[in-house]
Amino acid sequence: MTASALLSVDRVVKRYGDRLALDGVSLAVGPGEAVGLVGESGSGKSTLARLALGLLAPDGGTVRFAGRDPYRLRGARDRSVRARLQFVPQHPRGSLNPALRAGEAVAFALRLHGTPRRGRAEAVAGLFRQVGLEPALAARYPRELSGGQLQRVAVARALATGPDLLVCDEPTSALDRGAQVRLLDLLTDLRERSGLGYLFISHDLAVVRHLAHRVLVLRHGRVLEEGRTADLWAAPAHPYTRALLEAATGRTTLT
Ligand SMILES: Nc1ncnc2c1ncn2[C@@H]1O[C@H](COP(=O)(O)OP(=O)(O)OP(=O)(O)O)[C@@H](O)[C@H]1O
Repeated sequence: MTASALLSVDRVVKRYGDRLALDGVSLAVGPGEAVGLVGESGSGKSTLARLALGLLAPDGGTVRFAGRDPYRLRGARDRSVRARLQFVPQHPRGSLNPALRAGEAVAFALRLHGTPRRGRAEAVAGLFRQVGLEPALAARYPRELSGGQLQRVAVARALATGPDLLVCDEPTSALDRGAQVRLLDLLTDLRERSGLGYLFISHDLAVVRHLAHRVLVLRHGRVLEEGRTADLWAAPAHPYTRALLEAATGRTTLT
C-alpha cells in the first residue's frame, strides 16, 4: 500500500455466514487513478465496493479512505471526509427517487453537503453541464429520462459533494453500447479535468479497459491477477483472465 493512496484495502476478509465472499484482498487507488475490478458474478466485486464505501465492515484486514476507516465515518464531524467518497450505482432508476425531479435529487445532495439554498439552482445547472446534460433536463422526473441520461444524473449527484473518489459498481451494464462509450468518455474526461479517482467495477473487461489504468481480476473472493491494463490485455497470465478477455473480444470496438 502506498502512503499516498486515497483508498487502501489491505488483506480484507468478508464472510456472509459460512460463505467466504472475500479472502485476503488488497488493493490501492491513488489520487486521479482509475482502478478496475473485474470478475464473474459472485466473485465478490460488490462486497468490495460496499466495504470501500463503509457500508459493511470487514471481518479481517483493513479498509482506509484518506487514512480513515470508512465504516466509522459517522456524524457531522466526518461529513467532509465522507463527502470525498461517493458512489455511482448500477441502476440509477432504482437509486433515484421517482417522486423527485432530476434536479431536486442533485439539489438534495448539495443540501446535505451544506450548499446554501440560494446557490443551489445554479450549482445544479453547473453539475448538469459538467456531465453533459442540458440544465433544462433538471425539471424532468426519472421516468422521463433515458438510461444514459439517468446515469449522468447519478454522476452529477455524486459530484455534488466534490469527491476525490467515485466507487462505480457496473455503472454501464444497463446501457447500450453507444451510451456506455459516452459515459466512459465522460468519466475519463472528469478524471483528466478534475483528478477524480475511480474504483470501477465491471464483469466486462472491454468496459474496464476503456477507463482503468490498472485492473484486478477477482475470482472466488481472491485477486487472481493484477497489473497495468495494457499489460494484462496484451499478456494475461491466468487462463481465467484469458477467458474473460475472450468474452470481451468482438466488443473491443469499445476502445
Ligand atoms: N448479503 C449477503 N448475504 C449472503 N451472501 C451474500 C450476500 N451478499 C453477497 N453474498 C455472496 O457473497 C459472494 C460475493 O457476492 P458479491 O455480490 O460481492 O459478488 P459480485 O461479484 O458483485 O457478483 P454480481 O456481479 O453478481 O453482483 C456471492 O457468493 C454472494 O452470493
